[in-house]
Amino acid sequence: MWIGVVSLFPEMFEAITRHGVTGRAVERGLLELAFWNPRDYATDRHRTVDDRPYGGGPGMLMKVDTLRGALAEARAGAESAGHRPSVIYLSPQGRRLDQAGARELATRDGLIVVAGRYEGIDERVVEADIDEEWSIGDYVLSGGELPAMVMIDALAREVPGVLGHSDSASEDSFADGLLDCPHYTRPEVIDGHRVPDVLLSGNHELIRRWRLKQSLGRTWLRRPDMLESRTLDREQRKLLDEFIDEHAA
Ligand SMILES: Cc1cccc(C(=O)NCC2(NC(=O)c3cccc4nocc34)CCCC2)c1
Repeated sequence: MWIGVVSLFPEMFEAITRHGVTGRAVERGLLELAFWNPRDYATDRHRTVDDRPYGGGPGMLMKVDTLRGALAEARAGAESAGHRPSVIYLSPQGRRLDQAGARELATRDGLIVVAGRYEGIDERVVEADIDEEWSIGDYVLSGGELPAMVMIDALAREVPGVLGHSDSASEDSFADGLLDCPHYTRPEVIDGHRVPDVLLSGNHELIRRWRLKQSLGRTWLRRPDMLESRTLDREQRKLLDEFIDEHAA
């Protein structure tokens, strides 16, 4: 998947381009990231990239001409790479990113991702140049680069071939839409606390059911909202009822 990034701090993205699952995806050409820095489109001696807000008040905005210069080149880059990308602005006002959204974004014919700095960008640029605004959550951050990396990481894992067999079980059918089950690895005993016997049994069907029951139970306990928007099949209903009975006991 081709992703163009418009950011004042492209070097921050080494966190995903040089490490782990996403780093390997880039090496293997399954994920292609290209960067355009608005500072490269500054024409003044000081290479100014911020500008004062009309109406006064504290804080600055991203300077329009340098931002649009980078955005125009990113579009040209997408086109010459043969893509017709959606242009995404990461912003607190955006649609909340979740697994379904990541899956949806991974099907697009390329993305251009704009990371804000200062207090954000001119609303006319949002209206004219941005197709969709997305947010990773309700808290104040210093820039849109970390949100952009969160989004890219999440959707990269949805790109066919990126996740190997050893990478993650989270692609399992029941994992999506539920919280994860508890995980255990060596040693068998930590400070007197043992690994649940079922996981040492070698009985894969019992283990599958135990993990599903734990995922359902933990979701019920910690994020009941996630269960509301989901119908459970007979097995899941039975396992959750068992968990609830045991929890009440
Ligand atoms: C709740 C709230 C209200 C008002 C401002 C801010 C705020 O944090 N403003 C600063 C900026 N925040 C983000 O970009 C940003 C922040 C959080 C999640 C995100 N998901 O995508 C981009 C995101 C916007 C321009 C530069 C950084 C946050």
